[in-house]
Amino acid sequence: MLELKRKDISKQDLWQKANIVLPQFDIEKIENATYQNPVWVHFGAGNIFRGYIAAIAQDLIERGELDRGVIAAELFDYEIIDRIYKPYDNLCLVVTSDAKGNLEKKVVASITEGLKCDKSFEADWQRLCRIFESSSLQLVTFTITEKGYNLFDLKGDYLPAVKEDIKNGPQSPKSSMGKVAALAYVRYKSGRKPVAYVSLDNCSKNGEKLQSSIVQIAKEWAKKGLVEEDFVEYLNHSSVVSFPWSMIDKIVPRPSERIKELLEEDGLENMDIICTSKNTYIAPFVNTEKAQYLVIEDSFPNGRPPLERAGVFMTDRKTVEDSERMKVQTCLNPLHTALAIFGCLLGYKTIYEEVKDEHLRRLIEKIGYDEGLKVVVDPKIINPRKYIKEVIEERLPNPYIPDTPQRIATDTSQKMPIRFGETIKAYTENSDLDVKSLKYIPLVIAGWLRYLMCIDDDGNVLEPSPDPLIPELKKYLEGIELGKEYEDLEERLRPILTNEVIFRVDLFKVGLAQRIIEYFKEMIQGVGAVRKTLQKYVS
Ligand SMILES: NC(=O)C1=CN([C@@H]2O[C@H](COP(=O)(O)OP(=O)(O)OC[C@H]3O[C@@H](n4cnc5c(N)ncnc54)[C@H](O)[C@@H]3O)[C@@H](O)[C@H]2O)C=CC1
Ligand SMILES: O=P(O)(O)OC[C@H]1O[C@](O)(CO)[C@@H](O)[C@@H]1O
Repeated sequence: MLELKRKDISKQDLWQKANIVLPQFDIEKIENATYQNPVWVHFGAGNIFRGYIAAIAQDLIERGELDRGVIAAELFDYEIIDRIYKPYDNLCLVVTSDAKGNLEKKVVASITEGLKCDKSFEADWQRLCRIFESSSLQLVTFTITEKGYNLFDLKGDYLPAVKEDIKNGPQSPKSSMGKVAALAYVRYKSGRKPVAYVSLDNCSKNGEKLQSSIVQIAKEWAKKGLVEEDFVEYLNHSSVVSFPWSMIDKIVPRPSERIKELLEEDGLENMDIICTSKNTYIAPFVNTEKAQYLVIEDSFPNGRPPLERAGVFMTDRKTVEDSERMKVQTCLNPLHTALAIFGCLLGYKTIYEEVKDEHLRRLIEKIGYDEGLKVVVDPKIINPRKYIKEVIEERLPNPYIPDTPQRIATDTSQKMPIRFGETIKAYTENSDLDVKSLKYIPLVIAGWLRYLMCIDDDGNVLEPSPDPLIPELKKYLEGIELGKEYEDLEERLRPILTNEVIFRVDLFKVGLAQRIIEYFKEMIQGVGAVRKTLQKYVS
């Protein structure tokens, strides 16, 4: 039997028998060097960090391009460190699968420390302060989810922990952004040292978001005389402190029971998946896909590891933005959302099963290749057509990526403008294109209206995924029943289809509303009408 622990790493023959690749470097040497002269801190010790970012560091170390590892710091869910880092000596087993089910298994040992970032863990906090004082520190990366950067609640008031932090100053921060600002202040006080804070979270303009949160807290502290005005200057001085933008793309779902069983069959012990009290699903292993894209704005005032040698695109801000738009507006996320809506209506429970459905597959091909590619923003560093092909043929059908239409259907009302609205708008703005030639994007919008009826294609109740606009939108569809004719559909649907916040454009004004309403009429003919409509238009 094998344990994912340093003591077992020497049992090379057993790992080899299990087809698991071991780190090709002296772990202790890297650990000591990192302790003395840290280069890289990462906030957010969750799955994508272990499965992607730490694997990049390991790749660089193995290529001889980096001689130090990454220090993981957890701002929010300390159980991750206690239950997944410490017991496994900070090691992680990364299982990468392709669509054919081939698995690559690798022990990642580039994480040299796992620290709990909170003053209540005094030793860890002091260690982080020393790290932030180090001249060698070059980059601080983040995968803390979009909400990790928030300072405000929905009413626009400071969140309670942020309010406390603003009152108390950098001495005892409690909020995530308060802690990061306090550590930035430690670095400032140690001699205005340069560094790059790099958000790797999945949101547009992520660098701007991180910068504005840290600077906002710094400004509040400066107003109260709790820090020097010059600290705010320092944070805004891009040749000293930078906040590069990034685009990150790799599907890293929650750990899968199926992978756990396979690892146990290989002789691995203690591979249990846990759900922490803060709801992080995590395990000693991470399961992920092969495809990966990381595009980072190349702005690193204190230097950086040669990330490009590990396949990261280091580029300018415009290219980062264009890559993000290519992915989110045209080539991945619209296809994902189309599968989410029809998957929920047709009773699917996984995305990969949906891609085997001939009609759904044709639908996403039409949306991607026929309608999307005509207006795609070409980032030049990634070929959009090849990217769509990989999404449709390799990534979405991967049975080891147990993603669900219900998860992707979350917040569809918020995703509509970016994922479909931008394309519709681009058609209206291009004199060579006729917006009325769009057929498949309107079909998805009609499908979404049908989804908002909260009845699936078998006529059963459909529980919609969480979405802030569902309560309001549902009301417009109330009273519509399957199998009945309605004269006033146009008037009922008008408030939704004219809403430019949802679609970026008024769908009546651009001339697409009639087609959407016609599709919708066909989809409410009775049980099975969604399938019939889909079949009719994609065949
Ligand atoms: N998993 C994926 O497929 C991808 C994830 N990402 C980005 O990475 C983020 C994290 O994903 P995973 O690591 O897979 O999720 P995860 O659930 O494994 O880990 C989430 C991490 O965020 C931290 N976190 C949560 N709320 C926080 C808060 N309020 N303040 C500070 N930290 C907080 C957690 O403690 C944990 O370290 C995503 O939200 C997304 O922005 C980007 C591309 C793909
Ligand atoms: O529709 P969502 O919730 O943004 O999820 C998108 C999925 O695609 C990705 O953007 C792929 O990179 C992942 O973040 C996630 O698995």
